[in-house]
Parts: sequence; structure tokens; C-alpha cells
Amino acid sequence: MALVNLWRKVTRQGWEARHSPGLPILEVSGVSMHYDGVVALEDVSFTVEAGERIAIVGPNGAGKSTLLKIIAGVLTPTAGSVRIYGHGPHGHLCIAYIPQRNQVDWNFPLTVADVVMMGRVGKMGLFRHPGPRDWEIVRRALEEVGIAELAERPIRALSGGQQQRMFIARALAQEAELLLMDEPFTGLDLPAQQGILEILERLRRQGVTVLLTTHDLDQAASYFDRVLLLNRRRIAFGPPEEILTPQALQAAYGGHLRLIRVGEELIVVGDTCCEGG
Ligand SMILES: Nc1ncnc2c1ncn2[C@@H]1O[C@H](COP(=O)(O)OP(=O)(O)OP(=O)(O)O)[C@@H](O)[C@H]1O
Repeated sequence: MALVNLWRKVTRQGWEARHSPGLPILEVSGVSMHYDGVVALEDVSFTVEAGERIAIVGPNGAGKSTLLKIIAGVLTPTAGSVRIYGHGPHGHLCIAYIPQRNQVDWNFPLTVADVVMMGRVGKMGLFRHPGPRDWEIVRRALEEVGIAELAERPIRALSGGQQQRMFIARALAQEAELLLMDEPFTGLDLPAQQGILEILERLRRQGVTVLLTTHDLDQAASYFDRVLLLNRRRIAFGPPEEILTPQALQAAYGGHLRLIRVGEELIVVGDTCCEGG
């Protein structure tokens, strides 16, 4: 009985620590990353509140993917720290990381339902077989992202938009609270991008926090609460209308970009992929 009470106390404290309204969901403090002499990130700090949607933008090689991998706990920074609800990232099941699609082996013989079920591993344990409740959660996750009819399809036979939806379904099955997506819109046509943005909007209403990298500054300005403008260092971080200034864009991208305002919208003209000077 004493053991049961101790377990209840520990799990309640864990839940309270993770969900305390006083704690931000994510705190990145002084993060630097050096790869064999290449400085990918230098002293990057920012804080994200639960339920926010954050876009990380910057030119090629700015360190966007590196930052996402560090937050996901895939890479360990050379310096600095990442805290999720005040704790280190490792072992926190509330984080779902979706890599760039070209980093996935799509020929692996798995069905869509198999991949989504992987999201349940953390909840059910590695060596337990999925039960009816797990399969029900997978079915509901696939329904939520609109691809229930693809459950038995091999993953090699998916379109780019369907691949992203499958990964979001895996995050839903995982019951993720923080969703990290690396360039989810790259290679998708506009309707597919719009479909993903609508799913992200629904997730926001359910309280899921989303951090993603993108090269599309217009999209970042239109759909995200705050934008992190990165070029190895934090150039600017805040609401898009405040931080997407000509000076900040010049600092991140060099002289390749111009900002024009059309009605309420801020439109960026130029190529956002290229390294700043
Ligand atoms: N495993 C690695 N080993 C050595 N250098 C690396 C490694 N991964 C990334 N880099 C370097 O770190 C820097 C940042 O790379 P990163 O992929 O994080 O940038 P990015 O902003 O995501 O770029 P992109 O927009 O092109 O995807 C680049 O100079 C890159 O060459």
C-alpha cells in the first residue's frame, strides 16, 4: 500500500511539474552546436508557451534542422540546454519529431497503420502487443487527419501530403503535446499544404504546441503566432508583424529579399532559400 501511495505521489508530482501553468512548454537556453569545426548554432535562446505555433525560418545552412533535432533530443548540443516543462528532453513522451521526408526510407515494408501504431510504443511498452484500445486510437488518429482509407497501404505508395498526414497521425497516437516538424511543406502542392495547415489549426484548438521549419516566409507570417528568424544565431523572435522587418531579413538572408504590404498581409518577395551575405 505504501508503494502504491508513493507511486501515486510521484506520478502526480510528475504530471503537475509537466503541466504547471507557470512553466513554458519549451525553454531553449544558450544552445550552441559545432560539428567538427562547423558552427551550426551559436548561443540560441527562446521560450515557447503551450499551445503556440512557431515557425523557424532562415536560409539554407542556418541551423534550423539542427535546432529541431536538439529540441527533439536526437542531438546533444555542444553548449546550452533544452527544457520541456522544466525537464530535459530525453524520455519525455510528449514530444513527437517528424523529420524531413527525404530522410525516411520509404521502401521499408510497413503499412500506414504500422507507422501510426509506432506512436503507441511509448504508452504500451516495447514488448507488449497492441490491444484493441491501441488499434482504436490508431484508427481515430487516421480519421482525424483524413486518411483512414489508407490504413493498409504500404508507405512507399503514399503521396507527399499523405506522408505528412501519416506522421501527424503517429503524433496523435502518441498523444504528443509538442509536435516538431522539419520542412513539412517542402515538395507539397498548395492544396496539400493547405490541408496540413488546417490539421495544425485543429491541433492548436486541442492545445498541441507546434514548432516547424519552413522556407516559406509568407506562410510563416500568415499562420504562425511567433517566428524565429535564424542564421546560426537568433536574429529575431516574436510575432511575425513585429520581427519580419527589412533589417532583420537583411541580417538573415543578405540583400535577396524585399517586403511589401498588400492590405493586411506582409508579402516577402525574393528567394528565401539562399545563404545570406
Ligand atoms: N551531421 C553533420 N555533420 C557536419 N555538419 C553538419 C551536419 N549536419 C549539419 N551540418 C552543418 O551544419 C549547418 C546547419 O545545418 P542544418 O541542416 O541544421 O541547416 P538548415 O537551416 O536546416 O538548412 P536547410 O534549410 O538547407 O535544410 C550546415 O552548415 C551544415 O552543413
